[in-house]
Amino acid sequence: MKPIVAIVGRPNVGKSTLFNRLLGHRRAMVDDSPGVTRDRNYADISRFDKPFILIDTGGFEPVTEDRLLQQMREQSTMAMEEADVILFMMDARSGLTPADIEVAKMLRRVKKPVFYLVNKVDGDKLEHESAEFYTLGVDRFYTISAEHNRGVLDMVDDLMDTLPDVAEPSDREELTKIAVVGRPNVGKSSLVNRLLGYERVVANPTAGTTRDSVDTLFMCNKKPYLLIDTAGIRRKGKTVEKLEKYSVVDALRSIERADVVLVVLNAEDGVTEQDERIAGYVHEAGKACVFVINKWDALDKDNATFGLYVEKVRMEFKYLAYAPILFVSAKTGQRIGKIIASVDEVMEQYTRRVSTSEVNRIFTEATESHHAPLAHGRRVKFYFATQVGTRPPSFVIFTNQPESVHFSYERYLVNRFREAFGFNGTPLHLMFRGRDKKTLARQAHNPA
Ligand SMILES: Nc1nc2c(ncn2[C@@H]2O[C@H](COP(=O)(O)OP(=O)(O)OP(=O)(O)O)[C@@H](O)[C@H]2O)c(=O)[nH]1
Ligand SMILES: Nc1nc2c(ncn2[C@@H]2O[C@H](COP(=O)(O)OP(=O)(O)OP(=O)(O)O)[C@@H](O)[C@H]2O)c(=O)[nH]1
Repeated sequence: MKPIVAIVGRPNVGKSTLFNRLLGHRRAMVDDSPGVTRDRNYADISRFDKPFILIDTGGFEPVTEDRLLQQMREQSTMAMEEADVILFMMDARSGLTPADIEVAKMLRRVKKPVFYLVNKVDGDKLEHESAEFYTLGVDRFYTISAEHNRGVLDMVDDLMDTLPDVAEPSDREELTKIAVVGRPNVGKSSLVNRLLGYERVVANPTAGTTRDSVDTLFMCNKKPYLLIDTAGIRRKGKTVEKLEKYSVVDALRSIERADVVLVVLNAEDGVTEQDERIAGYVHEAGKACVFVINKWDALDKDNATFGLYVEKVRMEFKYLAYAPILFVSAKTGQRIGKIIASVDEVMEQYTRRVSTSEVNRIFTEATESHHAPLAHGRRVKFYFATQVGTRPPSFVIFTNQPESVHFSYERYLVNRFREAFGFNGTPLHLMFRGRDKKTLARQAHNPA
């Protein structure tokens, strides 16, 4: 998950100016898409050491003092809930106001880091005059000029130290954890032995810490892979003998620990309820998946069989339409070599990141060419989409009605993402989030 940084402050203190300053150019690209109103700007900032999502919570009209306070409370509450770090901005030219003091009091209670910025300190003279802000008695205090880029980079340095580390660069270097699951007798042990027979086993299975967790580390093309929980799988010709029956619970436990799951089916059999249960769990658990149809040698096939079998798998496992299907034989070794290639491919998609501008281009096209159905008699409006994580790729979508996005529309969006980006072998996770209450309250007053 990329961390979220929110800018909070009274109107006119310079929030948009700082937003653009951090963005590195004027206005967020999200503003350029036509037909979409936004009360908050979001941008994906990746020009500093750590990437983060920046939210400008500004944009409310100047109003009465009472209303201002209320809006600022709402704005801050939103930031306190959504953001990982809050930049609270004040204005040296207008001095410390009661609204500032009020918000500072609120923010002091939050357990998240808050940076207190006094803006419009364009020169040394104002620097001295900003002394009154010290009465807030806060730790992270900065005098800056967003417009003249004074003090901003020092503040960013500290922000970088404060932001949590994102695992982004190491995503692909780590070892790929593979689970092999399937009903008894489909040939899991034979497959694993074939697989390991081809590759260099680094660590032989030895009893793990728990009763039945035994993993095997092996190398292939200089890359490490961990074959999870090979205890339930008999190592033929080795000394491992008496092992308990490989149960569905064992399968679920291995799936939980894996990145990529090989769902093994027996080409000779139909698909059973147990196959569906296991495969369904792979999907639910958000793991990458490859179907391995074993014992292909045992089929007496003409040309049609392959296509028919694909059709059957697609029909029985509709929700796993993204998973590649391999036809192999552990007995003859046929196409066993394709397994690791396929694991690599889906792992790459499982850990893949798409830039926010790319996501939004496709997202805007998708939501404009096919509107979501009305919910509670109101249009479901979408504002912005961004990828916030991998394993599996996860997206946050900001909308006016996060609770009311129908699953069929969610499926539609997922399909459009797949058409555009591929994401072969991996599930996608969409999360819908609302805007701040202030906007919702305003919409209630003037329904559009
Ligand atoms: N002198 C000076 N003026 C600044 C500075 N930063 C912003 N301003 C000015 O302050 C005014 C308000 O700036 P904005 O960035 O629009 O303020 P905002 O907080 O986003 O305002 P809202 O959108 O109403 O919430 C503009 O006229 C800016 O040019 C600064 O560092 N020094
Ligand atoms: N014809 C054919 N038989 C196979 C193939 N793979 C495995 N078998 C046979 O299928 C039977 C079951 O294979 P295993 O590898 O023990 O299956 P498993 O899924 O590990 O079974 P459990 O340990 O009971 O869960 C054995 O008799 C194997 O010889 C294959 O590709 N083709």
